[in-house]
Amino acid sequence: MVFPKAIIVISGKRKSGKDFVSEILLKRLGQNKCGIFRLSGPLKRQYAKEHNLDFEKLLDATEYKEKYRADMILWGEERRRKDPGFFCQLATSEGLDKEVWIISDARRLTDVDFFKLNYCSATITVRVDSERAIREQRGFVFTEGIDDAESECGLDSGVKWDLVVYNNDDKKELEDSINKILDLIALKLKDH
Ligand SMILES: Nc1ncnc2c1ncn2[C@@H]1O[C@H](COP(=O)(O)OP(=O)(O)OP(=O)(O)O)[C@@H](O)[C@H]1O
Repeated sequence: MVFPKAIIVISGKRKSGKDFVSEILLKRLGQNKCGIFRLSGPLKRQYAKEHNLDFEKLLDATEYKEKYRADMILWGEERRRKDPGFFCQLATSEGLDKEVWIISDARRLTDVDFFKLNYCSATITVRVDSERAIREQRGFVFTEGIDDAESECGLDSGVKWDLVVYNNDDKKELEDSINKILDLIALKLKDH
């Protein structure tokens, strides 16, 4: 078991490029050393487990999913209220052999706090920022109830990011930001 030496906690609006940036970092660092973790990943699996439901059916867009959607959201909120780090813990519980973790979808202050509190010296916070017009070219459509909810706006303010990646049309600017993140990771790896 390896305690993570660097954790990149990534946040950003929909279609800002969080996955895109995460995949570049993974490619540069290599799968032996690095893993991507999605906080949204384990919610459905855990909900299915605790309610004795078919996880595969919950994943596709069938009636099954629709039937449980509202209850699943409430259940998730309730879990988070009791233990704000519940899904962070769950999402990273299988990453204990990687020395660099990329958390590709931090959405709430409690997500950032979880990593800062539990892995203070390893955590690097990154905001991916992209102009709305460019996000729209990538498929973003503002959806009421989603884009104005806490899960999309919870980190718009209140965090002092270690680094902001401007992911617009400028390849050089993106490349420079990626290199800065890699430098910060290298420092963390050296410190340990
Ligand atoms: N710099 C870039 N150059 C080319 N394509 C990009 C760039 N950034 C993002 N994209 C593309 O834009 C789309 C959206 O990016 P991505 O999925 O990484 O966003 P996201 O922030 O993870 O979105 P969501 O919040 O919806 O999961 C993807 O198809 C991705 O390949």
